[in-house]
Amino acid sequence: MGKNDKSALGRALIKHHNHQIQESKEKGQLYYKQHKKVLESVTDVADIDAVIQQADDAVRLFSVDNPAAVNTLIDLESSSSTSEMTPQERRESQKKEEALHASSLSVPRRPAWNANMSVEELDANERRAFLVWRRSLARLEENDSLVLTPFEKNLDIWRQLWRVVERSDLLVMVVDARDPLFYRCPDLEAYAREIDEHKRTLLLINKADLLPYSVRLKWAEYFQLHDILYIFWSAKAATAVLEGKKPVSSLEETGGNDTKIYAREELLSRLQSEAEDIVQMRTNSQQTSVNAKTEHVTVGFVGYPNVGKSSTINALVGTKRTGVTSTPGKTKHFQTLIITEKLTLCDCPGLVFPSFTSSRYEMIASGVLPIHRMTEHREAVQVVADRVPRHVIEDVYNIKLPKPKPYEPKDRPPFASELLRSYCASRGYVASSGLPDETKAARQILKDYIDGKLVHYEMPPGMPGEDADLNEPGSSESDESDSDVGTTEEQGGTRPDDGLDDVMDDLKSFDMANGLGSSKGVHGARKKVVAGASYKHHKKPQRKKDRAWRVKDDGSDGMSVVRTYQKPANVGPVMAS
Ligand SMILES: Nc1nc2c(ncn2[C@@H]2O[C@H](COP(=O)(O)OP(=O)(O)OP(=O)(O)O)[C@@H](O)[C@H]2O)c(=O)[nH]1
Repeated sequence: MGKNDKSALGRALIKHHNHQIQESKEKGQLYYKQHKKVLESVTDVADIDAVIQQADDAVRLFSVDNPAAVNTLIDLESSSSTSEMTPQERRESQKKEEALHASSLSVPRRPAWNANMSVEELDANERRAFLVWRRSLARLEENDSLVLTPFEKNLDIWRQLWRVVERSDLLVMVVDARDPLFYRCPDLEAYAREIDEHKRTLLLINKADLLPYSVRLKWAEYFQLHDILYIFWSAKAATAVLEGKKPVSSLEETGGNDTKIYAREELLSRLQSEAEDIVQMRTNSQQTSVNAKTEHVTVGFVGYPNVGKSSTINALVGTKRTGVTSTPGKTKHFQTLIITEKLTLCDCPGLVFPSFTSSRYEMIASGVLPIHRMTEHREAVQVVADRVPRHVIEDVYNIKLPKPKPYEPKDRPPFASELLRSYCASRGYVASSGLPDETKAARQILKDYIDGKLVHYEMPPGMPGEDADLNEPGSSESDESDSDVGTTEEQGGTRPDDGLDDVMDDLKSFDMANGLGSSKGVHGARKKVVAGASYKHHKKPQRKKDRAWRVKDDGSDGMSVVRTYQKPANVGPVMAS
């Protein structure tokens, strides 16, 4: 063998070797991509991530001869229409649009499948259907008048839900008793019925220990009126009974069948009998064996993050099987738990359903989005300040909040800035900059709100808070301020004359601070505050979706604060339960 032959063989061997390494690397990466992906909830998608994901999916899913690809891409260009509507007009238009598009607010459906399909085919079908669903919601997001919640965008999490819905006879939607309708997803109930007309959904009103009896009674009336299957439940109380910290009788005293908080055994047997009824109805309709005895039933648990699914499962199983913390989103995969040979429970990871009703800050305050994702803490704390009466905050924290100015409604909720600063002052929270550590304070206040230390609850739609008249003195004037964020201007007309000097002083300093000069008249300046016209001067542009919820206020400290004067409708008063 000549020298040249030797080197040619060497080169060929090296080439072959390199090729093999390259091939195994690619295979490894593919494997890593397909199998080692950590299942993570995605509610916020930075535009660049969405673009990459779209490109990735589009390349994988659509061949050249499938023009559907073009139509399925999500248009990230949101509409930049900046209409100059007043807050009231915005809210009205938002309400109309919400009613108009309510039917578009769906959960993604799993495309039809059968056992003969290959894994790749199944995967491609599901991805394609998911993209179409995302596209329909992206269109809604482009609508300037709508505020869409940051919903779950990870297909793999929805796949977990699909499986739980498919395998369950009875679907239990766990909701937080403090605001059950916020956590309810009617379209999921509809989806369950589409899969099987006999499937039913039961609303498990967890954390019922945070509701007084009278409020449970009102909710019971509401659920019965609307033909909603429900049960009041407290995973916390059930766990305390299991651990011997509370007697079972503590639950028995909680009212009649419609309003009582179920004990563990009662809940298990009710779930089993409801599921057995469903199986029986299905069997009857198939007319296979009319009197066949139901052998085994499965009950699936679904719901938003942090509503207490894991706590419920742990209480029902009797031992700690799933992790419980106040950080939302730690249950990652559904779990199947065999309770008896006749009853199996299935726990789905918590997921955020698409909805119109809430802002990002409400979702943080409601425990659905993790507190650590919070960037604008004042906005989230304002939700707490709007919902928990001033005197309750003062009592719980043993602080004194600044009183409203003479020209402000006497019962206006505290500003987030006031609450944060008073809290920081009382606890000595100081940041390294030497300013009050508002971030630390905000986290603690939100945690207390989520954990129920700052007690609050909503009343059923159309029902007033049970002791609305027991609010702080002067509340009668407040009803006007409840109607809309734009009412600040009207309230100006009823302000006491003796507060005029304060008004003038405040407006002067506001004008000076905003470079408006002293030549502007009072009304000119007030209009700007109400309409938020001077907003752009000193606040970075807000996401279009959030604007409808807020008006600008000069805050007690002369700083720019975006907040609403509006006390949300149906907020119940606070009573220790
Ligand atoms: N007061 C009260 N708190 C509860 C009750 N059930 C759960 N919690 C609290 O609510 C928080 C969330 O409970 P989890 O059981 O982890 O909620 P989850 O729905 O499984 O949450 P994900 O894993 O995010 O889906 C924890 O801090 C619980 O202690 C209850 O009945 N009453």
